[in-house]
Amino acid sequence: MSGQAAAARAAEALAVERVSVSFGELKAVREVSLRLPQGARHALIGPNGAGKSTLVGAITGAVSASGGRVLLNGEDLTRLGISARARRGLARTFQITSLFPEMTAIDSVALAIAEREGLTWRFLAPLGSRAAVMDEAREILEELGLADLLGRVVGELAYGHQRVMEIAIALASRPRVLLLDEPAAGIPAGESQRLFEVLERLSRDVTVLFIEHDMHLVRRFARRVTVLAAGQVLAEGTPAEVAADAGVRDAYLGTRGVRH
Ligand SMILES: Nc1ncnc2c1ncn2[C@@H]1O[C@H](COP(=O)(O)OP(=O)(O)OP(=O)(O)O)[C@@H](O)[C@H]1O
Repeated sequence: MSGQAAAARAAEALAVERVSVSFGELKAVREVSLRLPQGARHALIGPNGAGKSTLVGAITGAVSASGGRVLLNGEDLTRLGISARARRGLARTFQITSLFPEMTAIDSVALAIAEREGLTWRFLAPLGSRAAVMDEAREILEELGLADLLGRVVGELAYGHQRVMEIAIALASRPRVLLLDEPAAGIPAGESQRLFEVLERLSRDVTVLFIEHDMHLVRRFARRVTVLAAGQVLAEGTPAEVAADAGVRDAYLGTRGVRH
């Protein structure tokens, strides 16, 4: 590779190169490629069963790919497991909430920071690191608009706030790339808009790839979109380009449709 090509590749936060995933006979993902420059807000859309969650799993290492490569800032992660990829800067949230319901909002984020730093929660106070960890947890929650809820128990928060908490916990690992699987699923329309505004405000040091079905949110918050259908890339472009694409419209016919 030339020096120039290597530099261009390193500038890309995330590159997925011809990744495939099979479950037995089923080819769930077929030679999919994606390129996300630093700071991208990139949406992954497609009908049910298109392979979106499987592709995100292949990026994080939760699902093993049968072919292709995943690169983070030019570094090939393909042979690494989930934790090693997470340590390199990949974080994801799930469709189904994965919070500890009895913990307060601030303790939940502080615990994630402590994990990142390799600190054992029990020993934080004697080591004198607790104040720094709590300050950082407070900053993350404030940035996400949860300043009023720091001391509230997570299980009692509104569902929309719980979804934002998942993002707070993912951010506590200081990810370079944040992967969000339907972050607004189950949230009333007004609140989902707010959640995406929170994502919009995040530092451009964080590159975001999100799965989303609602085209209104995609149009508003994604700069580029990749459309998957039957495991393959059907289209890639700006939200307006993919919404106007005849193949994309066909793929959605008879399913839940491209919502506007
Ligand atoms: N662990 C698994 N074992 C076998 N088949 C699977 C597994 N996970 C997913 N699949 C299949 O792979 C295909 C792609 O599924 P995937 O969940 O990635 O689609 P999706 O685009 O995320 O769909 P949705 O929008 O409904 O979440 C589907 O046919 C699904 O049934």
